[in-house]
Amino acid sequence: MAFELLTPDEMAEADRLAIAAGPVDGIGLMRWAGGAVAALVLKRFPAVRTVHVLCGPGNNGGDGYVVARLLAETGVAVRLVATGAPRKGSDAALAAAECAIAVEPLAAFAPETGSIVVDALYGAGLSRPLDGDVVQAITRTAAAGVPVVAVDLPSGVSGVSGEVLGNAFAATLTVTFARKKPGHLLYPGRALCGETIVADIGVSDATVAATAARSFENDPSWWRPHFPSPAKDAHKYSRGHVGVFSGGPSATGAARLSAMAAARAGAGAVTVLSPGASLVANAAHLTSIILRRSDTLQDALAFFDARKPEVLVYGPGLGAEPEVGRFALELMSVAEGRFGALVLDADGISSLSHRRAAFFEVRKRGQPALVLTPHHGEFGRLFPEIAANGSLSKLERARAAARRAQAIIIYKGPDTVIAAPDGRAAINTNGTPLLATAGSGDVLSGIVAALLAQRMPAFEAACAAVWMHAEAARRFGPGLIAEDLPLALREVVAGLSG
Ligand SMILES: NC(=O)C1=CN([C@@H]2O[C@H](COP(=O)(O)OP(=O)(O)OC[C@H]3O[C@@H](n4cnc5c(N)ncnc54)[C@H](OP(=O)(O)O)[C@@H]3O)[C@@H](O)[C@H]2O)[C@@H](O)CC1
Ligand SMILES: [K+]
Repeated sequence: MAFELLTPDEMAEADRLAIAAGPVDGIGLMRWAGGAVAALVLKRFPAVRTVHVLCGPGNNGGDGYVVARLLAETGVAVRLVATGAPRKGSDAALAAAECAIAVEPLAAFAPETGSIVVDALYGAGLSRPLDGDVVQAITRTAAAGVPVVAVDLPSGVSGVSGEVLGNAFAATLTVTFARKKPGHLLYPGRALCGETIVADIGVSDATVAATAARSFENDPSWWRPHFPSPAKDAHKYSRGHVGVFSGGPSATGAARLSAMAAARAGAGAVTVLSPGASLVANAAHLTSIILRRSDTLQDALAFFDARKPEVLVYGPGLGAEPEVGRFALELMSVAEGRFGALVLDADGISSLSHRRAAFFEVRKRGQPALVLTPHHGEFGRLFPEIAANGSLSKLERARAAARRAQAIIIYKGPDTVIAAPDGRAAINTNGTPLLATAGSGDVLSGIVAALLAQRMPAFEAACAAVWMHAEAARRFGPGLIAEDLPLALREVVAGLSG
């Protein structure tokens, strides 16, 4: 699949393997990379008068020398600006030697209206914050308002984390090679890349696979084969039964949103487990969803034994009181032989922050399958050490939390990351600000639960749910509130099942 994400180190490994396999050597890859960028500049900016090509000291600069040479050969006016000569004997030095254009110093660089800038200063090798003339070049480029085409990454954006080191170009177009890097998809990097195009430079799929990359861009193409479609002889319980715990009388809506979403996402039966005090409120709003009283663990156990739900959703609307955390732990302790998976959301996560030691102890068993859906604040409460580790990207933080809790983590945000304890992780890219609306997280929990109940493998189910949730929001469009999402899912499910 072409949806692997390669860290700069994994990309360097892929380059090494590709060169070792031959026939292309290092300068060959560089010529191929520079050629792809030059072709895209000509295609996207056919009427451009002047192209400023900014070259750094490493191989990113080497790509820049190739771009400059090729554009000049087609008759484009090229101004070549460099931060210094590439290291003697390097591929970049070879590329520079092939480029006969006079080099201008970066300190004097100021692009004029009508020109464009090709940023080949720093890419995968960015190792510290940008400063001095480079920052001035970024400021002048922004002030001129001219388009920037970034080679591999906008200089200043970390390919590992998407973070800005010091300062960064804001590109119109970023051309990267072989595969995207996490920094193209994690914010703020994602916003600074503009459109990101992946150019083929002859690194084969087998070579990428040999790097053992464990990160992916979330995309239906790789989880769709696992997407459930009901068997011809299906009955409601064979299509999966989801139980959703409701909050008290003034907080019942969250559970119903989750329940409706689970039903729309294909669960054959959905039960809302309601405290006695909330029964009337829930009964007034539920039709196809089953309603059952549950005030105590004994009530819940009686339900499990009688109705055999596959998956439970615990958290939406429950409040972050200590007893909520205690009940979550009890649910995990009694799961064996009763239900297969638990989705913990919202208050179900926050309430565990006071019982972290007990939670991690219970999770050592790895049962039941657990999906946690924290946003940034909830993540920080349950995994404070991981959240505080500034050296980790969001992708790595989610991965570390998944290992720690032996759970699938859906670390929500504009760049939601889904991570599994086995090291796989995906970054979602179809998110929309429309989802920043009350109750939208409850809907996501319901979708995850429905897919798990239909026996979709947990990591794929979580990735699918995140994608479907965003897709439903996009299809509905402006004016969306959480109540609209379950119905909007219908079309999304139909598209995936067809
Ligand atoms: N054959 C291949 O491998 C292929 C690679 N390809 C291309 O190579 C790129 C990666 O090349 P790369 O590894 O040379 O790193 P690159 O981004 O040029 O920077 C390293 C230099 O920058 C310096 N430096 C870093 N940060 C700095 C700062 N803040 N301020 C100042 N200086 C700083 C750093 O100095 P150092 O840290 O060593 O002191 C070093 O000198 C990749 O993005 C792609 O475009 C393609 O051609 C396909 C084939
Ligand atoms: K760059």
